Amino acid sequence: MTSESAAPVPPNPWPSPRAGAPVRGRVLVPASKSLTNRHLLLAALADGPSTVVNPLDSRDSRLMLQALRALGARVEHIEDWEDTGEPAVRITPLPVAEDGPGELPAVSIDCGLAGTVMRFLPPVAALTGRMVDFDGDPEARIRPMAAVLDGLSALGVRIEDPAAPDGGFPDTLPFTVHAQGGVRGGEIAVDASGSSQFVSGLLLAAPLMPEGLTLRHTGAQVPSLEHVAMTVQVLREVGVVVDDSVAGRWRVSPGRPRAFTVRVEPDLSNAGPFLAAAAATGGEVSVPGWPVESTQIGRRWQQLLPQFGAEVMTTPETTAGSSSQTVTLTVRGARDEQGHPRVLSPGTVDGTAELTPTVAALAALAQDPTTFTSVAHLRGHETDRIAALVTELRRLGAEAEETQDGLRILSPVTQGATVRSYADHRMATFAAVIGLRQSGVEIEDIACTAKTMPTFAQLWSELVAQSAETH
Ligand SMILES: O=C(O)C1=C[C@@H](OP(=O)(O)O)[C@@H](O)[C@H](O)C1
Ligand SMILES: C=C(OP(=O)(O)O)C(=O)O
Repeated sequence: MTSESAAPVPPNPWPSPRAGAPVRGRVLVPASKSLTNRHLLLAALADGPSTVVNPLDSRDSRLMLQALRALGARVEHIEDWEDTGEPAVRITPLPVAEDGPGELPAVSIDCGLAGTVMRFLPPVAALTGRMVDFDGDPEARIRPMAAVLDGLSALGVRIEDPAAPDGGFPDTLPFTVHAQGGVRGGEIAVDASGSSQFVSGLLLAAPLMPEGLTLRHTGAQVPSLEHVAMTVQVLREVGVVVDDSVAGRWRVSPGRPRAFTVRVEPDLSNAGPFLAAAAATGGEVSVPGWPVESTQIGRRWQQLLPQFGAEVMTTPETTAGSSSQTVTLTVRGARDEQGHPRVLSPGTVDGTAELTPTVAALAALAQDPTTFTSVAHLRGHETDRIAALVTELRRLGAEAEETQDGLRILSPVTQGATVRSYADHRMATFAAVIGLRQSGVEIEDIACTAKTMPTFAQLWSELVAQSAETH
């Protein structure tokens, strides 16, 4: 394990700030994890050096960069890109077997707990022709991997379980990937009902397969289809031809991605807890730089938050001489006649994917029950989020139960507690939203938010403190 994967664990739980007044403020949300790691990966496969402006700097993106470097990409950090004041990363592509670099030395990749590293990089590793060992955090060793590994195996890639070198086929980390001459591509069928990342990972590497790739999904519904749409869009943006005209089937034509420069959007999923803070406390929170169009699942906050009683407004952002692609999004929480914050329940929310922990925090502040459906795959996230949410909600005095495809929150939180994070950033931020209203909430291992947002605790404390001062 490398130093970059060793997330520091604080000795004491973090006292989550309680909002003594409606939370008000403006939050500059760091860049999207999902977009950053896709752009970095595509830059490493492009036909020349590429620049990713305003990339996320977090544990998951560092692990991605470290892995691409290990596979032979050159990574340069630029502090102030073209006098914009924004940082950037310039990537010179890695060598792939098709280019004939010969047999390169074996390398190891630390996936940490990052789904985008463990699911997206095995196909890239196969393209390089190297022997590549993959491993990650203890929590990562139970995240499902079979669909990606089966798919690669069907394409002729050798996959080995290092613990069973004589024929054991792994379905979780650790594993070794080796495709001596690279991957020619072709047609495969995989069951991606456990994670959209199984599809995304195979599609992202597909343009470098001489025959391209046709991927057919065989199981029940692919979860968080927005993330597959994001993959298709970033591929098309760099000139890759993708046919997604048939539901559950994707065809990527061969053709190296063009070198590119891209600026990364803010992380709309990570904007969630801050926007939820307004909804939870009857306050008002704005996020500037909100993309008018986005493939991010977090764009759904605009529809989700009104279901919990909040108002969502957008204000155009003007740029000199042209119409802007971004707006400022403002969420205003509801209050009752006495001026107390009021969170409503929509009754049922469906397919909330990675937004679920934040939505659950709001649901746990509402008087009426909320049922979460079509989120069974959350059991394969950073932790089993269904079990974790129910356990922690009960610890906070709420009534909650697991269901076959999600969970049900039957009554609101009533007491403070030290909430366990399970190394899961979204469990930590779930507890922070509840802590705004419920006194005595402490969060174990707030440092796990560094997975996608190292500045979370600081931005959160500042927002709450500033609200108390101004009101
Ligand atoms: O491709 C991506 O960037 C992601 C896909 C989703 O995975 P699942 O389909 O496993 O939920 C999402 O939850 C994860 O946070 C990021
Ligand atoms: C599921 C998530 O992460 P990962 O990319 O590790 O799958 C998440 O961020 O909610």
